[in-house]
Amino acid sequence: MSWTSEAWKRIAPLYDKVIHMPFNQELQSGTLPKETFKFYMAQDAFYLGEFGKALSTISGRLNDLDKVLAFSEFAAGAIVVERALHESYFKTLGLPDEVDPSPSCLLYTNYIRNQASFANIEKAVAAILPCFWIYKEVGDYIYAQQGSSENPYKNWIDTYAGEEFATSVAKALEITDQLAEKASPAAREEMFEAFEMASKLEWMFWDSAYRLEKWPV
Ligand SMILES: Cc1ncc(CO)c(N)n1
Repeated sequence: MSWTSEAWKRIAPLYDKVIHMPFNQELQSGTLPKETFKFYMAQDAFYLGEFGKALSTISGRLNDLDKVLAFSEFAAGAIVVERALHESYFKTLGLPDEVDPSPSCLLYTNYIRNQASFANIEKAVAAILPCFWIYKEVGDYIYAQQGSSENPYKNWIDTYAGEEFATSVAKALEITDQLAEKASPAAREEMFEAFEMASKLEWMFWDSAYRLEKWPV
């Protein structure tokens, strides 16, 4: 079995929880409060900037030039989406230019930047994979389930259920499997651990947005 197939099996129960989170259920029905989406958007803009830096770091650590290029393009893609959010949602929702990351957002972004910089390269790649893969699955799921009425979060849904994002995800999966094939059994196990950790952090990111998470002090 490919590394990615095994990895998905390991997070299948968690993915099921993600799909049923109130945030995603209400995003799908269009009933998610504007205030909650606004909080999420601001945190996600911070997230995307950090995610872009992590992808750039990984790009520079890879050997194979096709993979270097792919990760550079992923990095550029994350920053382009961040800029687009600023130009559209930030203005219409009235968000400040600088965002203070919430505890869960900072935990997640620090985790991926740390893995990108210091973990073995195959583990670093496994750590950023849930960012691609879970979003694609959630995007496709919501897209397939949505009703015919106009959903205010249509843009978001279309981004992650779209063709362009699907191409990036397929590429990221292919690269991960290529690296896993060359890795030792112990290194593959570490990859699973990073993949599972980042998947949990994805759950926490949505949960923290739904709760409008604040710093306790
Ligand atoms: C938290 C989070 N994870 C993944 C994505 C998609 O890359 C995103 N926009 N935000």
